Amino acid sequence: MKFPGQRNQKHYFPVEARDPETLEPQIQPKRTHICGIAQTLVDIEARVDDELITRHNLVKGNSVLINDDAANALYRELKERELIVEEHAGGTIGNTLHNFATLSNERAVLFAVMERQIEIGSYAYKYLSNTSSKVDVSYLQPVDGPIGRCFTLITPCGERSFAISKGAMDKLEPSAIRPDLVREAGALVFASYLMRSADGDNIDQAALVAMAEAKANKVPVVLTLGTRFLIEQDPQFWRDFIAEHVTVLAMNEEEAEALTGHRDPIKACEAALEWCDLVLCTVGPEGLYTAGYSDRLQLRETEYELRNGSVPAFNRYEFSRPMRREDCAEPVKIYSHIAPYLGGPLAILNTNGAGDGALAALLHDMAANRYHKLNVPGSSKHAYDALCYSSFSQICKYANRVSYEVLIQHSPRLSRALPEREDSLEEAYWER
Ligand SMILES: Nc1ncnc2c1ncn2[C@@H]1O[C@H](COP(=O)(O)OP(=O)(O)OP(=O)(O)O)[C@@H](O)[C@H]1O
Ligand SMILES: Nc1nc2c(ncn2[C@@H]2O[C@H](CO)[C@@H](O)[C@H]2O)c(=O)[nH]1
Repeated sequence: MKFPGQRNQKHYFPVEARDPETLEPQIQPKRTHICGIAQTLVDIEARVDDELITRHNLVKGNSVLINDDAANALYRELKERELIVEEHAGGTIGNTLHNFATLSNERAVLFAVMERQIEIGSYAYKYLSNTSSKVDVSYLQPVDGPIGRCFTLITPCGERSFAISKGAMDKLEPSAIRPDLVREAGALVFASYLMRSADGDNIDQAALVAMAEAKANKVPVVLTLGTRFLIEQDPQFWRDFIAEHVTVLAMNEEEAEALTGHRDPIKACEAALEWCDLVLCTVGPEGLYTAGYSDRLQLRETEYELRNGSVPAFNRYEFSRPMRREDCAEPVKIYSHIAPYLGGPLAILNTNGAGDGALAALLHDMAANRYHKLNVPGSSKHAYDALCYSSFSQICKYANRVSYEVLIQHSPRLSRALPEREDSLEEAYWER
């Protein structure tokens, strides 16, 4: 529950003297939302040894599609040996939309399938009851088969490997996409996993329809690269795909290397910026990077120490706000990095979904920009077209902080927003 809190002392008189930057409290603010295209998956999390991974023909660190027989054999063994730790709603985009909604308290429209008849206690039931009420499930497409299961197998080294029993998760049809909602969205988000759907499954076609609608209406298209193995199979396909459709790209350092050939994250971000406008690259225990463009006229110098990497003084302009390259008269590439929040948690329960958490924070910042623009169009903030509300540096801090929160819990889905006291994240840093 939110408490009434303190009230503003200061009022403006005459009314023309009022601050144009403040939101009108009397007027119902215009809302904004984001849309996502998801494969409906429940995560079945189990602690296993390497031998089990090999014996079931899985690949460590990868997300592998398995058939029904293999899924039944795996499930039976996990059950019999009592290796299952938790079962919770999952799926990269399902997690991201849930976390976005939890952080922002704004609407996230989920385009996905759902079982037509749901039994209490079933996986479909678990999925819906683990999903934030701010995730709009009104447009789910009913299907006759079960939703997908994602066996999330954690080996002693902390690595997680996925085995996907897809069920009907890829049966989304293009007709389930609501163009009116995509057109008005602050972002459209989807994962590279969609593109491995089999013949006869149309979720990839549904995504293409939604992307075309987004592009035609200048809605940012956000792609997260699911696993490096998928990208490695055909990096050129993904480079072309990103160049054609994608505004914002989220990936970890392994996916970045598979896509660009660069192991160094700054080099990989630099290469990816030839195909898209903004990059979020997470690097596990080394923190994360944001990289993108700003117009030379809008550059803001950092107040932090300059840092050298493969690009000298790479963070010089990290206080600038990300822009689309096409919106810059003179685009300048900008990079920012942050080490894990407080050095990372003392005990990591599970790294599963830490990257999804970081992306949710970035989406929150993008949606906040749209919300502010809709409600305070005259603000100096919107004298130029930016993709985000905050600077590269601030987005790094926020994304990192959200990842930390995911690391200290089992589920990849946040159970609450960040603490109110951290409205200024800076304070939390210094207070420790
Ligand atoms: N071992 C760790 N110690 C400290 N922080 C970590 C660690 N692992 C991850 N993080 C934090 O979580 C963020 C995201 O992690 P990571 O790069 O592992 O994401 P990912 O591989 O995309 O994960 P997933 O695919 O499961 O969502 C990092 O940028 C960092 O802030
Ligand atoms: N959509 C989707 N999510 C996956 C796949 N494999 C693993 N994940 C999800 O990745 C999440 C962690 O990033 C987990 O919650 C898994 O459910 C896949 O093939 N498709």
